[in-house]
Amino acid sequence: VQAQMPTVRLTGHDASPEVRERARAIGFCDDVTDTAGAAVVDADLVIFCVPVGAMAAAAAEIADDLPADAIVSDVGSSKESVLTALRGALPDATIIPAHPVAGTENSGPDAGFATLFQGRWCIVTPPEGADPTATERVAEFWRRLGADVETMDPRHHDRVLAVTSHLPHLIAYTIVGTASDMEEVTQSEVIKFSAGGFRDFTRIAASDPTMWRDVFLNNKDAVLEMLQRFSEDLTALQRAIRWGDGDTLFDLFTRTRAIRRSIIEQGQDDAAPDFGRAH
Ligand SMILES: NC(=O)C1=CN([C@@H]2O[C@H](COP(=O)(O)OP(=O)(O)OC[C@H]3O[C@@H](n4cnc5c(N)ncnc54)[C@H](O)[C@@H]3O)[C@@H](O)[C@H]2O)C=CC1
Ligand SMILES: O=C(O)C(=O)Cc1ccc(O)cc1
Repeated sequence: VQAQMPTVRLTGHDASPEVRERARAIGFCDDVTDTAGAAVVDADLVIFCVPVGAMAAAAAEIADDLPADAIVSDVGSSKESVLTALRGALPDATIIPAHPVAGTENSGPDAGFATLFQGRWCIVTPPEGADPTATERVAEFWRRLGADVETMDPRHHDRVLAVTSHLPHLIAYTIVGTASDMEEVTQSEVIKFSAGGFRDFTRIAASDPTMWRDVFLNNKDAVLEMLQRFSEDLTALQRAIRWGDGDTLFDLFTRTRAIRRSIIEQGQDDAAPDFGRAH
């Protein structure tokens, strides 16, 4: 924010004293306050950047200090439950949730960098009947950070992200867990020979446990639906392998290779696989 919007005064608060101390040390914000309430006094825009399961508690903490004309937003990875949580804690506030689809497996104040949102999507999910001016102000905030903004209904957002981001993380957590639980393959063999596909999965599976626990608990219905479809497709592949049906395998792998190539053509690729990218 400081790099792209130098006139904006940025005040931060975090529940953890260690995080506040680190944020102060690296100049993460102009000010870091010791209480949540002090951070929102005189604010035009309040953005909650906590795990989605902590949104309700974080919002309740600022309820008494939130200026009446402030816009409330967030960056949570799921949107329907976050909207409900924010509305419950701040019933009179103007709430415009958003999700910058950009990040890494790292967290904490040191994981941020000025170009993080450049050329990435930010999905703004205004509730039905939301004030269009407030929606536009949130959209403009993200555009100034370099993001491309798309507006989406919160429910649709949760279905799209369930398949493009949440399910891939679940698969990564599973495969890394499966490999580490095997009796006949040692831990050191897994590490030593992880040059194959496994290594890419370990990056995703190193993502923050609290954040991802909350995503799965809060986007339960969409994730379970996508997981059901995924297991059916996996069963079809299992069958193709068992029956030596090479055509099925070859056809799928040809189709998926074309998807990867079209992602690269849209200029949104880097060396590391990134399941969270929207385009
Ligand atoms: N990491 C990523 O790549 C992305 C994360 N998100 C979303 O952004 C949100 C934040 O994620 P990160 O910044 O990666 O996590 P983070 O772990 O770096 O920061 C979350 C912070 O919230 C604090 N916190 C927890 N409960 C709190 C409370 N009640 N009041 C005040 N502070 C509280 C924690 O102490 C922690 O420092 C999550 O909702 C996540 O789903 C969205 C896009 C990308
Ligand atoms: O590290 C990765 O590959 C990601 O997928 C980052 C990410 C995590 C969560 C989001 O809601 C959006 C992006």
